[in-house]
Amino acid sequence: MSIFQTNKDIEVLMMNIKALQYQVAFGDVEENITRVREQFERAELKGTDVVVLPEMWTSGYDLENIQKHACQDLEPAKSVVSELAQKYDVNIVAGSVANIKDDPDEVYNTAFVVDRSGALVYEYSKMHLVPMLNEPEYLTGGKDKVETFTLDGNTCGLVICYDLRFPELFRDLALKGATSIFTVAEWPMARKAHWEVLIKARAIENQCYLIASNTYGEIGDQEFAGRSMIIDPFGKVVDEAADHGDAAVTGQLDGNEVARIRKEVPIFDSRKREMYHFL
Ligand SMILES: O=C(O)CCC(=O)C(=O)O
Repeated sequence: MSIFQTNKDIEVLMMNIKALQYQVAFGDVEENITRVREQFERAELKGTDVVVLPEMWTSGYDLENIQKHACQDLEPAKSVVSELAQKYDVNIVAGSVANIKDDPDEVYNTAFVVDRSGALVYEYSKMHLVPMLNEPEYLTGGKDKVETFTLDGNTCGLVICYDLRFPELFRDLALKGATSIFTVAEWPMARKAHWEVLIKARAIENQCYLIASNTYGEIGDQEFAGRSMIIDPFGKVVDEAADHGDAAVTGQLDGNEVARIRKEVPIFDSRKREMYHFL
């Protein structure tokens, strides 16, 4: 018997999303907090259920000074996001921040989610550190497995940037019932083509919505790719931003659509778990 939930178990719920694309300031936490507040003011959030922020939005990849920039147990980022959630009555997938938990020598790249009441509902520290950005030299990899969380009754997942290259993680979330997976990123322009293909592939192979928020432009010594997007469970682009420029990528996530696609192309029923070496 399939361990995957049957179509009738998928919640038939809708959520209106805005994934924010803007430029993160390099190594300037105060300026980045100001920018987030400005983005919320500009975004016209009436009717929006979930706002999504990019990766490392408090500091960017200023890794040489990352200990100085790091949040402590997510603060001050969590208080700012919590206040915004209550002010605008939205859930916030709050991108990720450099974060110290217990040991000051261990800085994590931690993503988090708050609900409309401002309460923390989930946090995840990036497990796959990016060699191409020297993350393993400066950051500590997250030690916890990914889990699903619920927003307005919808089962969701959350991963960070380089995680996009690890389909196992997405399958894990889909098998745990996620019908929407948020991907928060600072993905470089040098590999933009991979970003576009991988987001679509992860949506198609798991028949779920992929909501991806990226930054853009030159930040430190990297250029980032923009192209934030929302992809539906059939792989269709719901909305996408350009390579450059601020944007609020907007879309409605529809549980009916997930159920319809999973019925039309029933890959979860066709899986042969006993035939795979590693799952
Ligand atoms: O995998 C890549 O090419 C980019 C990953 C990345 O930039 C990140 O995880 O921050």
